[in-house]
Amino acid sequence: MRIFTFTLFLALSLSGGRAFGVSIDESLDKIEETMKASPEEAIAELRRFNKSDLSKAQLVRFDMLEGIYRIFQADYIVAVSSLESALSNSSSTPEKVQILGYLATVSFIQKRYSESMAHISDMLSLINTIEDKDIQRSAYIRLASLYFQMGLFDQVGMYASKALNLAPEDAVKDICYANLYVAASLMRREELAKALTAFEQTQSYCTQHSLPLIATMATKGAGEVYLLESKIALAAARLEQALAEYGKFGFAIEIPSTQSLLAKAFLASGDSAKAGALASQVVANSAADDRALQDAWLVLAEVAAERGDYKQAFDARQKEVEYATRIVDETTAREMAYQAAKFNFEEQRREISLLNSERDGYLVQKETISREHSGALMATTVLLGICTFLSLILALGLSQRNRFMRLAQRDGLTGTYNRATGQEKSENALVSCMAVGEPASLILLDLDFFKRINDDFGHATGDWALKKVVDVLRSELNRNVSGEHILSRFGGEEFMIMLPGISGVEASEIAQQCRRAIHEVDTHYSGHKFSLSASFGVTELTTDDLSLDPMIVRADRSLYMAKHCGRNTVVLDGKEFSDVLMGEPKQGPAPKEAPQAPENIAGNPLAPSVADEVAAAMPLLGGAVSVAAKAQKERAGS
Ligand SMILES: Nc1nc2c(ncn2[C@@H]2O[C@H](COP(=O)(O)OP(=O)(O)OP(=O)(O)O)[C@@H](O)[C@H]2O)c(=O)[nH]1
Repeated sequence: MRIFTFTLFLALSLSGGRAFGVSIDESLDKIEETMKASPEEAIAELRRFNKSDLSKAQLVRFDMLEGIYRIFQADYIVAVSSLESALSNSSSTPEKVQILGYLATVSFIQKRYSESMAHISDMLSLINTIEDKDIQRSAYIRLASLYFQMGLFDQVGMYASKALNLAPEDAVKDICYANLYVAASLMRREELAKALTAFEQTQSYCTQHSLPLIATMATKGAGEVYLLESKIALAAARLEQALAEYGKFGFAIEIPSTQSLLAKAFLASGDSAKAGALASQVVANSAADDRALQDAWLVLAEVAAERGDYKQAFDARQKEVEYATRIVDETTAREMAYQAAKFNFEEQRREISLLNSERDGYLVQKETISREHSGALMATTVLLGICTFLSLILALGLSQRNRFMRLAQRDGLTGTYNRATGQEKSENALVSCMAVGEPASLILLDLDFFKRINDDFGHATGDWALKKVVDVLRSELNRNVSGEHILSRFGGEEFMIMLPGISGVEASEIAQQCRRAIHEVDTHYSGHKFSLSASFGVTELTTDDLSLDPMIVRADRSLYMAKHCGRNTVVLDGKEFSDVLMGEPKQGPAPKEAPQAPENIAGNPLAPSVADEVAAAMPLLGGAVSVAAKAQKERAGS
């Protein structure tokens, strides 16, 4: 039980050959197999290779096999150099774990426990990075084996259990090894009842699965437990059985330790002869380890004392103390190495946790900054959103306001300015003209006999006519007026046009164009055929005018005159425009379908009653005409 771990370790390490399907790799696989049974044969095969023919990976395997062979040869210096070369060239984690295991074993054999622990620590850190569960399991078993050598039994149990947890049902060999280590660790921790059960179960399981050597180790373990429990007969039976099995296998390495235990059992049972004989075999065996030798010398001292050979008893006792001291020293050294490694490990862990906490702190800080950034970003986004929203609302409000303003300023039916707006805008324009001494004219026009259109064809037709008239007016104004013009609906079927910068005559010409265009409207698009015409009263700005009102009064009077001149007429400041200035014959009579204007109204000259009215207004109108004429003359001259 004391040495078997080393043997087991090598057996384990050499198990699981790799098949690469390439001839050199296949040969290396074969050499690995041969190394288990015949190291000399294996190394002879290995040396046939020319190292320069090998790939880097094959060189690693070559060095590993060389290292293993050197371990068998106890040539540890060469073994270490070959293994270290393999380790530095290997790029495979499982392979590195395997190499570190060999190095740990060599260091252990050389009693360089700190070095051994350092290799074990490296192994440990690599094992966790292996993803393949099978390889990880094998690595745990190797680790359990190494810890067993180091006498660190808690770790043995822990890693063996880890291996068992990873073992599928068919991993029989690994299960056997792992169970054996679990049982051995229980025994070393003096949990004897559990240890015995574990050894018995391992023995039975391994026998059942045709692994007799491991089953024999379990038998030996059970014998040792019985010995510790002072169940001498049972102990002797198991140990004798194990010894016989080892002999059968030629498993020499385990024989001295089994013999020493059996010798103790015989001694306890009173069979000093057998005990002495076995103990003598042990002390003569160079392969015996310290513990086997200590036990053997103890037995020999007891046997010698029983015989009364006190000199030999004393010498044997001295030997026993020597090995016991050596074991204690080694145990202490291993324990110290372990504690040092553990301290280093703890230090590393502390450093790692420090680094981790620093990293966590950094991450928290980073997260805080990123949160701040995203917070700022969110705030900016929200702010921008609010601004956009407010802008939209504002734009919407402005457009609504403009729309409402437009609606408030406009006539709903025709879209022209309404009376108030028309007057206001005209007033403003007039003030500007007065300020710079420019002329300005005002036209009032009223559709003729509009009531009859409504009455005869309905209000919809009347509306159509109103809209059509506005279209015509707009088109004529755009065509004939280059500057500003202000068209507004003055009343029901009455419209006002302010023409800044335009003289009365020019305005009357424009009015004539409008009058003609209105009269030419093809009304059948309304669904009815009727005649459309309008009467126009035009006035020009005079130097006496201080506002729009007197112009409206004058234009209205001219309009009134136009109506009484037979309608479809333009009157400029009390004079029918076509007659007075252009000599143009008056256009068209009253609408065809509309009732004809009464004779006295539609006819020309003016009917007496109307003439009276006009005459009454003449003092006012005459002034206006003279101003307009004067202005016209001035402009013509300039
Ligand atoms: N369809 C329609 N008719 C309107 C609107 N506003 C006013 N009117 C009508 O216009 C007509 C005006 O009639 P009057 O003032 O008698 O004048 P008229 O019939 O045009 O006769 P003269 O002006 O003397 O040529 C009335 O019948 C009003 O009802 C409107 O928006 N739509």
